[in-house]
Amino acid sequence: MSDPKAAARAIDALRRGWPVSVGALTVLTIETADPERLAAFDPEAQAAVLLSAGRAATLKLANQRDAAVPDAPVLVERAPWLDFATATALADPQRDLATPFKGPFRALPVPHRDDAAAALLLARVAGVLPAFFVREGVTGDVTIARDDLDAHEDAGRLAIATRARLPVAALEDAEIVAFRTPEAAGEHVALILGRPDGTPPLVRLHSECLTGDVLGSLKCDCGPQLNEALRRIAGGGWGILLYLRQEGRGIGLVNKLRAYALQDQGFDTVDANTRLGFAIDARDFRVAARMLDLLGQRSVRLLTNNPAKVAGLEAAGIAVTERVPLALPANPHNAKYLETKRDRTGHQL
Ligand SMILES: Nc1nc2c(ncn2[C@@H]2O[C@H](COP(=O)(O)OP(=O)(O)OP(=O)(O)O)[C@@H](O)[C@H]2O)c(=O)[nH]1
Ligand SMILES: [Zn+2]
Repeated sequence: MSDPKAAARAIDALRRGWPVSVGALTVLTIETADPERLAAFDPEAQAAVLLSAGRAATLKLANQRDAAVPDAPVLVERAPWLDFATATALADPQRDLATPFKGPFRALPVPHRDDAAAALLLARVAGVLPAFFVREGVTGDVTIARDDLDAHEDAGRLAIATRARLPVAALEDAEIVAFRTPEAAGEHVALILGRPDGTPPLVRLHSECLTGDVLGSLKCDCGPQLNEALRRIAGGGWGILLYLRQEGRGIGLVNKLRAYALQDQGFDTVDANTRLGFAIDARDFRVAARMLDLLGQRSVRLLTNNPAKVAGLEAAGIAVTERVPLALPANPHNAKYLETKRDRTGHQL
């Protein structure tokens, strides 16, 4: 039985820089800690540094990783010179070009690999950099098990919180439906445009993008896609826009902005995520499937260029009867991003 309070407490603790026990490992988040907390956490200065596989590859630790499990987390030995400032440089790729690595770093066998992987997952959910000091045999301020994290992320717990009429610019006859789980902070929203007419609705899964949706960022195509999706759904008679709280393809706003800073250094959207230590796309479209299910729609026409969205819905039991492309003209700031989506993440444009 999972502890419903554990994930919320652990996320809070990570963001505050408090030690958290994840299964048999106790971790101190490098991003939110400081030298004093590190000294209190690890008075003997022996705690190793836990990093993601992507980050380890950037640090040239790739050849020391377990070839059989290339995505497994990596533990870096605590050399005497590996102080808090050096650990911060290990955690944050934005400094890679400015601070040459000291090294050499040595990878250690990762004890409790599943717990290490759960710690990295927890970092993503908390929106912090996935890099930690790690100890065994001590207890953190908060304790979490993998089950608690899975329960926190379980789309099956989503329920309709409320609904109301919401006339919008695209169509006056619209209704908004809000969804939430008891634990997770993000509230997903569905905008139902028009009235069901017995045909599968035209559906758009829109992942939150504060910069594109609200500020008019030219770096991506989110804002124009959002407007065009509403226009197309309204024009077609009826359909649903799901506004999913999956900012930055699931890594959160702060980490997405870090990815943007890496893009300013020349890395593309895929490599930026990897260098930060995240999956290229951390979204889970089961959330969308659950929302459609709760709205009584098990068969949809999907507005997207992204085959992963189609596959994600179908795997979760929603039939996609048609994929409807949603491509918008490029601008000088997002042309490379759109090319990368086509060439590296399989978008069909
Ligand atoms: N991590 C990261 N996220 C980004 C970047 N640019 C945009 N995003 C996020 O990507 C998501 C937008 O993706 P979508 O437009 O929903 O989906 P898509 O995968 O491009 O597929 P389509 O349905 O074809 O548009 C939003 O959550 C944005 O915040 C980036 O460079 N890095
Ligand atoms: Zn965007």
